[in-house]
Amino acid sequence: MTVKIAVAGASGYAGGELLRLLLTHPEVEIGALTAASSAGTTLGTHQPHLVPLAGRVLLETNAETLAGHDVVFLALPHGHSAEIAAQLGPDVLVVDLGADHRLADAGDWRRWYSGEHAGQWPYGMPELPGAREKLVGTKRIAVPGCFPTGGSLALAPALAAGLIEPAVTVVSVTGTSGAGKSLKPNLLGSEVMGNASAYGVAGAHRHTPEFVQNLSGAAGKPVTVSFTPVLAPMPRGILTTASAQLVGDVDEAAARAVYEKAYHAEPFVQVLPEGTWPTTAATVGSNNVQLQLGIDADAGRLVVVTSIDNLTKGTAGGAVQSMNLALGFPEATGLSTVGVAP
Ligand SMILES: NC(=O)C1=CN([C@@H]2O[C@H](COP(=O)(O)OP(=O)(O)OC[C@H]3O[C@@H](n4cnc5c(N)ncnc54)[C@H](OP(=O)(O)O)[C@@H]3O)[C@@H](O)[C@H]2O)C=CC1
Ligand SMILES: CC(=O)N[C@@H](CCC(=O)OP(=O)(O)O)C(=O)O
Repeated sequence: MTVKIAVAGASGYAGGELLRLLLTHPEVEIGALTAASSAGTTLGTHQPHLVPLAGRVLLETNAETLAGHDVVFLALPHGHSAEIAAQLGPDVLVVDLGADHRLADAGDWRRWYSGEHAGQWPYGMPELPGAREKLVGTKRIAVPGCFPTGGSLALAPALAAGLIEPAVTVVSVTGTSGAGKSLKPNLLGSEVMGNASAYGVAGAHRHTPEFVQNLSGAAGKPVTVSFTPVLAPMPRGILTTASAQLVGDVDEAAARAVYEKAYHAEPFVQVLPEGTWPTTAATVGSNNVQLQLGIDADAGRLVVVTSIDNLTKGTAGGAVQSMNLALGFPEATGLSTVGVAP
């Protein structure tokens, strides 16, 4: 069965990565490509690496241009998905790469974003406990934020197994493409090159409630999360270091057994061999999450490091993986575990 798909936000980073993956997906026919200020220009102007689609003209983003497709991906800025999704009809699979439908709590939405809460959709992180079942057959998918992808998968197994206290610290070093294409003062070349800078510090980043939702769900009780992102001079990748106080005596073998049990059947999560630590370079271009853990015995803490490509597993790859589940395709269709190195 071939499905016809449309991508709204095709001129952006997330839309471009989505199209890179969909071009090799055997069950997909690529239909309408839409944008905002870029409408009327060709895709090749914005995404010169997507050669087979270079001559396609970008349409305006509205219900008419997105009509007549089996699947519509919305890679739009926050707050723009709900109105369009409501006009697409219940039989269309709508995959939202923005934040609009990630959070369950309307108060959290109002606090961290703004405007009306559009309601929660099944969450596109199949590796979280209970998430995969909700994606099978669904017509609406909320794709996770990039930081909550690497950070939640780092700690969910330990919380679910009761290995650590429900108070965790997460620090993520990120590449610049996470911020999208639009120009921002902290993303000017001379600010980014040769520099690393923390932002959204001390509980100020809007991914905090998404972390709390995911990890509290895994733990079965409230979890507090202190999250700090750090911008680094690289285009892609997120390296996350997550840690928490151990509950009682836990040795490394016991902790490793918990993670291996949680992830041994997951196609895109690799618990690395002992002594090998994740790097961003090793996951660029793949849909992988590479993970390593250690016990800091003196501090009594579990430390977990993960690496993802923010644009692949952190956005577009996660979206395709969830689409596959929703439509009944093998979960890994169109996705690669092979990265690009060096
Ligand atoms: N970059 C990343 O690593 C991640 C991104 N995401 C999410 O994906 C979504 C897209 O992000 P990203 O690709 O990085 O952003 P970009 O800024 O790179 O692209 C934004 C896209 O949306 C279009 N657009 C802008 N405003 C409107 C509007 N009012 N109506 C319709 N289309 C509009 C733009 O079109 P035009 O070119 O014409 O302006 C462009 O195609 C966001 O919600 C983001 O949070 C999620 C996880 C990770
Ligand atoms: C470097 C950088 O700015 N990163 C972005 C990550 C956003 C993202 O990827 O996720 P959303 O879909 O939730 O926006 C940020 O910190 O806001």
